[in-house]
Amino acid sequence: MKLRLGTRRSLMAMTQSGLVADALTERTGHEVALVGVTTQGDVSTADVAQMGGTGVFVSALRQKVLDGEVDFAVHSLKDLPTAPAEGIALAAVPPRDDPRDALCGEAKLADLPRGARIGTGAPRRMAQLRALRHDLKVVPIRGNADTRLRKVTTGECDAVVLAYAGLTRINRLDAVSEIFDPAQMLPSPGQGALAVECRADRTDLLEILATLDDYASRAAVAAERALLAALEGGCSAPVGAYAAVEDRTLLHLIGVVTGYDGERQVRLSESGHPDLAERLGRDLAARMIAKGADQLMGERTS
Ligand SMILES: NCc1[nH]cc(CCC(=O)O)c1CC(=O)O
Repeated sequence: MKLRLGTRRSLMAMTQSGLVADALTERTGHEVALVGVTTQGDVSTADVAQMGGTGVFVSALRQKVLDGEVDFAVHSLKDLPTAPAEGIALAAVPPRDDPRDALCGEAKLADLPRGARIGTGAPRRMAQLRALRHDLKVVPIRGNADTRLRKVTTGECDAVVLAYAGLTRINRLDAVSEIFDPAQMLPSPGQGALAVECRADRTDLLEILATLDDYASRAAVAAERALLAALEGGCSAPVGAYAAVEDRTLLHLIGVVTGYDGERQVRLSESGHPDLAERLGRDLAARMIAKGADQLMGERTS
């Protein structure tokens, strides 16, 4: 059976979807055809938060899945709203790529001049950059990775922050001047991971797509996103989270909420069995809220 894979048309999306297609063909023998879908997030120049959050990169693809125009879709998992989607199943989370954030510019953060202009569209990155260096001028930017990298070459920014995983997929690691340690900058929940979705009633497809699933990756992102959901954070929330799984038996989760000025942070961690990933995320969120994390959530984000 030839399967139709719905994907955004960006270079990063087409590349990551192509890798998923190749893995599926290798494991199951099914041929896969990529079907490019333009989403609201791809055509609008408005700020993502103004458009209603990262669902703008996802909704059109999900509609094609529900309408049967494509058999399944591949998304960057961090772009999925935390709320479940009616009729859609998360059929697989393939092995996660490096979730860290990367600085792309002429020098490492510590070597950039005082008042250096750093481009990012993510409040999570803005707030953590300010926590690292209060003198930085954070410049709101958006668009795909190439558009953002061009801000440095044109001199509009001294550096920009992008996900290492995205840069890897578009073969632009040459632009990286520093990879942030999670202790400096905690990634977006689900960053570096992919989401393979299909109709929840397609049991035939669920079985085929399950061959792509990676237990540790699925557990890690489940914990991170349960934390985000419990903090009631949308895509533009200044929430960072990172979970790692040891020997399929122990999941370590770290969460951070940073005030937009970088002055205040609530950063806590929790460990437990990966089977209890979502509960770990919720429990950590409750502890962070008890330390005042929710007070930092509603602040101006740029
Ligand atoms: N909508 C932006 C977006 N969605 C996923 C990634 C990175 C790749 C990933 O997390 O899989 C990016 C770009 C970025 O944050 O640099």
